[in-house]
Amino acid sequence: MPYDTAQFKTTFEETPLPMSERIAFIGGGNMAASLIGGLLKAGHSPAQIAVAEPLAERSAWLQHEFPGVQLGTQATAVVTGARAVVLAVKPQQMREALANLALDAGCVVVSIAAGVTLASLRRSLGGGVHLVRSMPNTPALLGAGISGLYAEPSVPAAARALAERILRAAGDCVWLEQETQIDAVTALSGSGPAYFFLLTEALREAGVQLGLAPEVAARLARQTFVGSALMAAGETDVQQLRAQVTSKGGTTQAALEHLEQAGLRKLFADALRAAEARSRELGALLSKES
Ligand SMILES: NC(=O)C1=CN([C@@H]2O[C@H](COP(=O)(O)OP(=O)(O)OC[C@H]3O[C@@H](n4cnc5c(N)ncnc54)[C@H](O)[C@@H]3O)[C@@H](O)[C@H]2O)C=CC1
Ligand SMILES: O=C(O)[C@@H]1CCC=N1
Repeated sequence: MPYDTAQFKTTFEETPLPMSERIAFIGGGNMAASLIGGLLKAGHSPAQIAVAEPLAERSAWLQHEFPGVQLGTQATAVVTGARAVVLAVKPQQMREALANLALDAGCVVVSIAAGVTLASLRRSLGGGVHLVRSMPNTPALLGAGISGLYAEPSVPAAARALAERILRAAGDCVWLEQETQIDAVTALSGSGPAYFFLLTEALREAGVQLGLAPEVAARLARQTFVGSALMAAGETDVQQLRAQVTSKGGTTQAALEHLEQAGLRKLFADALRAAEARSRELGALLSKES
């Protein structure tokens, strides 16, 4: 690859993990693997990480990717002695994943599940544990993610710090003042990578319609996305970056005027509203079932 993916990383203060914390993941899917990969890169000992993953094929993959990490098929088998438990199952799988789960008092529970509220987690897990809700995103895989976090005011600073260290291994972190803001974070940055990928697909297709060969259009669209992302990761505000491309009376202005007139901003506002509403629905679904 002609560019270094490390350049994608947002700059953030490094907070090295203490090596002694035992962390259990419930669910070993895509997001869990991103976080585990980040923790191991940050120097966390694999022996101090455990994962509950019921799918045999996925479990074998995890074993291959992360040698030394403890694997089990059920949550109850991996949480013993865990200082932190990361809930990384789909919202619809959460109820079953938490059934009969007894956690050590003072354990920090970090849920990354879309929509699942702290109230419903409290109902399943009872008192005695510290609950943190978080929403990361898939660039976590490259250490270039961003997560929103929310903890109830009663959660002590040490518990917040541990939750943040886990998420920081995958990128930047933002603390939120209200739990409902997690639904907005889900709509913006949680689902956000898909919007940029869709945009890249659309550019690729439009390029083909203008007569470019599909592989040429794909290369142009992808590298334009990558190059623009690298520029956006710098100091200059994106609005200014946009202005720098847009010559007065030029081609970019012609395209942007079309996008603005077609209501692109409203389209995104409506799309994010739909994602936020779906996040709340997923939470309500679980609350009703529990
Ligand atoms: N994919 C994304 O872009 C993002 C997803 N999330 C959230 O992260 C969570 C996980 O998402 P993904 O990793 O994409 O899903 P995934 O489907 O890749 O991973 C979920 C894993 O949990 C396992 N599982 C199912 N039932 C289980 C149980 N009872 N005990 C233990 N493990 C169980 C599944 O076999 C699967 O491997 C979801 O709640 C999602 O809302 C958060 C941010 C971004
Ligand atoms: O689509 C979803 O529900 C999950 C949450 C954010 C990204 N993916």
